[in-house]
Amino acid sequence: MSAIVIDGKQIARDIREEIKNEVAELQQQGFRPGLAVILVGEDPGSQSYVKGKEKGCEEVGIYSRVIRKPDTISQAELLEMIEELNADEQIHGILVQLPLPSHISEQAVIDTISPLKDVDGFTPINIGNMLIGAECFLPCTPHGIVEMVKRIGVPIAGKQVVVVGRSNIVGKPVSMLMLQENATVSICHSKTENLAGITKQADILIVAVGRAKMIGAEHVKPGAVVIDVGVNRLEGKKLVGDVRFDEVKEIASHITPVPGGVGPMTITMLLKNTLEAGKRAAKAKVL
Ligand SMILES: Nc1nc(=O)c2c([nH]1)NC[C@@H]1CN(c3ccc(C(=O)N[C@@H](CCC(=O)O)C(=O)O)cc3)C=[N+]21
Repeated sequence: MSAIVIDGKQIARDIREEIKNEVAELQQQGFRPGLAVILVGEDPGSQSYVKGKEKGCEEVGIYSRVIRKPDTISQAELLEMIEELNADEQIHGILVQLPLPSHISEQAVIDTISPLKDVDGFTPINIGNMLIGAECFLPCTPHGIVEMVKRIGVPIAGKQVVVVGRSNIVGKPVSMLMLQENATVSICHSKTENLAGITKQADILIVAVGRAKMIGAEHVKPGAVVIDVGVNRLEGKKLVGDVRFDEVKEIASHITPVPGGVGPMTITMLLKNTLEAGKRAAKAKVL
């Protein structure tokens, strides 16, 4: 039997509708949440994601300001821009699109973003708070994955979750969030021995490696839920995931497509964090 294809776009639409209503409410009180997106360079993938973020903001009524800079910008200049946005009352969320050119330290950039405006959830303060389950901005892709799994009604507590990939922006944080949901979590990576042996134990398999089509039917337990976080652009611009969709869909119970799966959820969680940042700022102003 063929798996249920998880409609990330539809789930994202539902959540955006909720966000839109809250933004409208906030606006009636005279506050409008605002997001600044900094895009350095001309990478076509990054340009396309930033467009998606801009469009998302427009959809829900969040003010957005996209700042495009050439890849010759110095680190000092970029840090100064971030400092200005930290102090800008119209801006409640700041996102610097990654990756950055090699002469700029991503860590230095992230460390400059105020944790109160860090809607990516990338600053050490937010990561630390996430780890201990304290209030924080959750990283968008991991949060989107958890929200998606919950909304399709798949239980997480007590289940075996296997994450393939250990990046700071997806693999590591999604593992921690799944642990918080009381899953039993394993993290696999490039040095893992017997990868298929481990992934085959997963009730929920989350693949975030960034290598096109690396996970196939031989890695998946029949009936598993498969979440594909890969965004690999093939020549000819076709976007594919890390999972061989046609093959895995025949044995999984649920599977996310690429595009139309995790991607739209990521942007939606960014909008949710920006709304949250705006609400906090509004509250601080009234108090
Ligand atoms: N500071 C920072 N924050 C990020 O959140 C961030 C980043 N840097 N750098 C790059 C990655 C990648 N990412 C995606 C977001 C949406 C889609 C998305 O909406 N994808 C659509 C398709 C879009 C298309 O076709 O181009 C989909 O899957 O349906 C994909 C990828 C955010 N990232």
